Amino acid sequence: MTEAYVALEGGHVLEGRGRADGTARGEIVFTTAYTGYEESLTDPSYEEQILTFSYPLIGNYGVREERFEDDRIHPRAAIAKEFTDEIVDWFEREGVPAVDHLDTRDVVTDIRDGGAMKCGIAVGEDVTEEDALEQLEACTAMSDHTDIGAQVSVDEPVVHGTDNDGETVALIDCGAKGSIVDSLLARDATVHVFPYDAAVETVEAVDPDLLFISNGPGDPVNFEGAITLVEAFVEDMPVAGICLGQQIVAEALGGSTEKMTFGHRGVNQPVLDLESGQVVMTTQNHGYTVADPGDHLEITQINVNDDTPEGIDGIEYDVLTRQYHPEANPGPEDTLDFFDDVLAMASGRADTRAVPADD
Ligand SMILES: NC(=O)CC[C@H](N)C(=O)O
Repeated sequence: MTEAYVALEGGHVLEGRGRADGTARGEIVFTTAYTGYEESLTDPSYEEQILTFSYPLIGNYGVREERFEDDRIHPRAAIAKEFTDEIVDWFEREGVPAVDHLDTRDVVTDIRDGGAMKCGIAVGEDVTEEDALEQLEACTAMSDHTDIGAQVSVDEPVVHGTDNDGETVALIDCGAKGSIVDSLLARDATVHVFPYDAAVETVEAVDPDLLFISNGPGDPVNFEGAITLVEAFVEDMPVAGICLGQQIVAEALGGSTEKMTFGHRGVNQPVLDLESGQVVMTTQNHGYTVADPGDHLEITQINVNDDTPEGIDGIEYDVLTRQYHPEANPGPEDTLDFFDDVLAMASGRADTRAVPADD
């Protein structure tokens, strides 16, 4: 066990117990999820962030690769009240600093009051408060990571499910969770995964039935390539998106996005479907939101806690997006039918277009 310091924007420095050594900087966020730590830690959307778990015991049911969303840990560092030795071994193997034995209620309260903020961490035998403050000083704001897509996307196109008989999906990988690909493959789709900045002609070449924009880290305006793809294809092809994907679709179609104070990260975020009146429980991880959907999109689902947009449909285009994670890893599984809906939209079996509320 070693020294550990966590320096927050504004100068508040917390002391904890060092579990995995190293220094790190990034925007500090918290998740209220009480399960799914392997899925969260391997979710590419956490790239360049420091993840605080508000649930006090993390690692308590082991670490199993089949639950991973990607092949590495994405947050720059992790904080909890208590990490088990098994999860600490994983942090050490991957060189990800980890701190426990601090009061995570303090950290969460700071983030809730001050918003997701810059953070510096130093963990090691001889580290000092100054080392953490130096990291804080060098920290880049999330929106200034302008080429973050390059850190999380495939370098070259990859195809999955070539023996499948269903729809052909062009998945634009802005940092896609593995379970999004799995959810499409399980429904017989062939999935062409493209780099986040793929050219229009490259995507066109596979003659897709659906353009699908994935989740991913950071500010949606930094994904210019994906915005261009939506603009290029939306008149001729159905478009779907998850999380960052919803934000990119809004940016492309005349809407706008904004940064939230501390975002939504957890596994029990309630979402209301405005047409059916039904509430579902959802997994979420986002710090930006659609501020204005523009004239071509209709908000069809909202977050019960703060009324922010959770589901958006096209009005004159075939568009279906979700701000939450319908692939539901680790769960709850209330929203898996999103994948059936987008594939039905892709095959022309379903009319998903929204009727504007004031018609
Ligand atoms: N999970 C995601 O796709 C996150 C989307 C975006 N980076 C946000 O923080 O809002």
